[in-house]
Amino acid sequence: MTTPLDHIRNFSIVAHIDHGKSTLADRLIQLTGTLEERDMKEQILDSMDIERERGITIKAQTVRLNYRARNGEDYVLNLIDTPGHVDFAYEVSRSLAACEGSLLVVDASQGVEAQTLANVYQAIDNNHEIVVVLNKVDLPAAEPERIREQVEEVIGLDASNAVLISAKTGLGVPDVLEAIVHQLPPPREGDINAPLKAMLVDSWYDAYLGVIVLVRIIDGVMKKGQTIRMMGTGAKYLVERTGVFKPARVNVDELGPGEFGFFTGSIKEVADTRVGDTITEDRRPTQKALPGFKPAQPVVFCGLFPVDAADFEDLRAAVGKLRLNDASFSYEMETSAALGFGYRCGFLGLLHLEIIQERLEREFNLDLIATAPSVVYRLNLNDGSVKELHNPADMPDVVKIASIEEPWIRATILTPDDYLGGILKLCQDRRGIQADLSYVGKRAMLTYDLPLNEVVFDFYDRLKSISKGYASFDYHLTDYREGDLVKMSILVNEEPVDALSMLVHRTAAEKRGRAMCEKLKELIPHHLFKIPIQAAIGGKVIARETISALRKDVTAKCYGGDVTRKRKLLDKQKEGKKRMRQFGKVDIPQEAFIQALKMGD
Ligand SMILES: Nc1nc2c(ncn2[C@@H]2O[C@H](COP(=O)(O)OP(=O)(O)OP(=O)(O)O)[C@@H](O)[C@H]2O)c(=O)[nH]1
Repeated sequence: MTTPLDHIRNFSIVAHIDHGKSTLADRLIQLTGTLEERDMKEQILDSMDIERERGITIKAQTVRLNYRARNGEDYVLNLIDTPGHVDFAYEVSRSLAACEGSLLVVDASQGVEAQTLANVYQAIDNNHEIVVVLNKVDLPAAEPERIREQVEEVIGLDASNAVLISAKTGLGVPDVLEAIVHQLPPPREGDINAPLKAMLVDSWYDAYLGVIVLVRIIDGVMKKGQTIRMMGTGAKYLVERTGVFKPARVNVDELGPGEFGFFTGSIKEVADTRVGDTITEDRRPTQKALPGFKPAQPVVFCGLFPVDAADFEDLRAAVGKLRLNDASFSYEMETSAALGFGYRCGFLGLLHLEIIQERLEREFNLDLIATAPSVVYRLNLNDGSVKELHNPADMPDVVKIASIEEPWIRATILTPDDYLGGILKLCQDRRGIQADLSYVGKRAMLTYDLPLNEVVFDFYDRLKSISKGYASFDYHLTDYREGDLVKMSILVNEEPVDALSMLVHRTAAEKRGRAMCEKLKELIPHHLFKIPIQAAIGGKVIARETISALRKDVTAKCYGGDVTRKRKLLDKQKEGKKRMRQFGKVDIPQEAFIQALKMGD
């Protein structure tokens, strides 16, 4: 039995980070009895370990809540969770596109903040109805009336029906459920008798079921035994199972118009499923496909190599498995003089890179080295040809190069006025060109053109720290522009480490080189001999540091007899060594490769 359209509500929760989105989601799940009390653990939706530890949501999730409203009617509420970081802005927009309404959660002690704006504008762009929820009213510092006015003034939303709650204590949360039913619209269209038309919202790989595809049904029904067709790719599959998330997977006989759910079939790879694609029934196809989304483009590339060359096969299997789950991650094989066989991988941003690296290490038990992240450069060669450079190590001889172009972005930054000076300086230091400065209430809205190369490393982290987390940041790629770029090599103990080479702007080379050498000095442990660390352009050394010789004798404090203790310590030291990679005679810890690039200005 499918649910009638007017008894379905599909919504997401949008909020500034830490305003209580996950806590509210947990309460809604609990209140609707979707989970037994004993199965509740905090922040159910942040299911991956890394998400839990980092407290961020990466992959969009969905939960079906069954709710009997005060009017006695039974409703199906689908909560579509959205990720919160700028690297995943793309996932936010596609999750929002699949539902009709949003809960805007604002911390009643903090008020509207930058990401509140960025996220709510995305919801408004998707024609969402919005319920304003003022959270944390239990806090002594909460000022719900003032914040209600602020929401009206700054965002321009009617907040007269705002729901005042404490997601922590549960106060007011039942009113949120009523507001969802009465203030958010049901799905706008949906004809159960029409040919199947469904939107592919997301897909991931499950060890037991293979690829699981999350769909939003527009028209018709989807059920076991149907042959469906992906209209974008033309691929056909037999539906083997349909179901919903509560949040655990539960099979259902069929999915009807307006509903969210999943299906599984004989789909081998996530790459076979294109997010935004229209799914229809092969036997009776719909005439018109949905508008669809443009695929997410990797913007940052880096090499991933096993610390132990013998683990390459394991890495090959692991990247293949991860890709099953994350189509925005791309890879191809690479060989490096220093690091042997590995993969050149493409990511949506630096956080995405770190997450993939961490998952490979944790879930697949691999020790990896990540090389310097790089954007895609365009080289105009003297022979008239154009070469795309994903890896600074592949840079041809400079005499062959006529010019180098790099990708530029247009960035929009919203910040309270207090931090404007610091942010202008940051943008200026990163070779930014100011395009506009205007005001949204008391907030400055800055538009800057910046080279992507200057943004991928740590721009977002810096922006957050300068603005104490208040600034929001969004960007899109605009064009390629010529730049005075040079390849900087890093030499450790007189030997170039190709994995640390990078392209930098000539004017920034010396500063970067110095910072890299200083950072590497901190990160590389002392050895029995002196180790020079140098940064060079062409043959010219532009910065140098030296690590003095020393041996840390860990057994020195075990006087005499206790052999077991001594062995334990030596084993521990060996364990520490495992995560190092030998370059010539020098051990370089794997964090050095990524940490060296994150430098304060
Ligand atoms: N006092 C109080 N604290 C709350 C309330 N709701 C959430 N919190 C706390 O605020 C912090 C952030 O809550 P989360 O639910 O993790 O916030 P979030 O918006 O999901 O954060 P991200 O997932 O990181 O974007 C946690 O420490 C919560 O315990 C509330 O109503 N009152």
